Amino acid sequence: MPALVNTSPPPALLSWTEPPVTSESLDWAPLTIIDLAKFDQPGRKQELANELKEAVKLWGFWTVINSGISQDQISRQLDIGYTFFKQPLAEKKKVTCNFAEGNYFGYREPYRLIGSSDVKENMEMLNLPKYTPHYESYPRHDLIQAYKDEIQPFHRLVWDNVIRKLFILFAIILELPEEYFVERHHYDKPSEDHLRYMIYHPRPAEEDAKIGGQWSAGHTDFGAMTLLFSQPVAALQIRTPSNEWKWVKHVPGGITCNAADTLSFLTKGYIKSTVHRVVRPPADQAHLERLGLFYFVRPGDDTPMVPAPSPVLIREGYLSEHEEKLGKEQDTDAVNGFEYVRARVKNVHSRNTRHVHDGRGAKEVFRVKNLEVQDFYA
Ligand SMILES: O=C(O)CCC(=O)C(=O)O
Ligand SMILES: [Fe+2]
Repeated sequence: MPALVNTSPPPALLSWTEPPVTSESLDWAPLTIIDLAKFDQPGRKQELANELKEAVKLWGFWTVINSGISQDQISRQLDIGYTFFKQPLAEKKKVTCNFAEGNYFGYREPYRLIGSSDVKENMEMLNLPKYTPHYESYPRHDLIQAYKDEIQPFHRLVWDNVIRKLFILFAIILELPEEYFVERHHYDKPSEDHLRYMIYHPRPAEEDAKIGGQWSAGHTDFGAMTLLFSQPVAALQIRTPSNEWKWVKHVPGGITCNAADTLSFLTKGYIKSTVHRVVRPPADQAHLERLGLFYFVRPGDDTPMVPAPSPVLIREGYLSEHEEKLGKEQDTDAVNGFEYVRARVKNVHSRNTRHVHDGRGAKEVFRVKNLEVQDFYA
């Protein structure tokens, strides 16, 4: 008799329908478009690096187009995410983030109150670790297991098609060996990288009014870089170099990217980790669910948080020759990527409430060993 094998098909997916864009004319951020189709054309990497340079120094945000990831592939991921969030809470809670350990992998349930209000968070998320041997034994939800054959290649594709290329462009900008950042964030090495499905649930206007319409207070991201597959519901705002809030505009098929804290550490602030927030969408979209697909890039677990020995950083006064020498040597006191990210996630997420300031007045700093960062969550 043949052995019994589980041949039941994976549960059917719900289908996510993309809502229309807003008809309001909002104050949009003028983000540089980085056309990755140019990356593999002879001689054009330098041109792209030049285009990206001002964006990373001033804005910390830019938009990638022509990533080579198809709309069908993205839609399937959105369907998987949407189906996940529509499951019963008990199912979603089978694998949860362990904030006591600063571990962001798993499901995050919205249960915290915003500031001193009685309004609860309105977003849920699921963070999926990489599909590499290091994370093989990491628990995954049944739905995620059932769609492994699609999620696994997608997870890797985002890294290969977009993240790797951006890291090469950063190295060119900083006149470092092309693989400098790739080696320190490689997909095949352990890191807290995750693919994220995230959904925001609309709130009645009276509730949003109690918290100043802020769905997520101004903050910088903890890791190296964040990729947000552009979606039509306007809500993300970035703080501009002149301290104003501007909206991020939907670019169909595009990916909104932002540099985050650890890339800023490695470049002594040359690459900017920009404050951003999420607010109640404009009137014609405020009733909509907002589904998001992200890739959060973290530094390699073993990557020391020391500045890159970049001639540009020295020339432009970000780094002294003394610091450059220190960075090159084995700095045994340097915190590594894993220690930093875990400590930061633990610090922020073991708080019971979310605060509502707008990110302009962060006075607190968070420290781990030799590093400190402005704490916008305090
Ligand atoms: O939902 C968004 O557009 C941005 C979310 C965000 O900033 C984050 O989760 O760090
Ligand atoms: Fe963020």
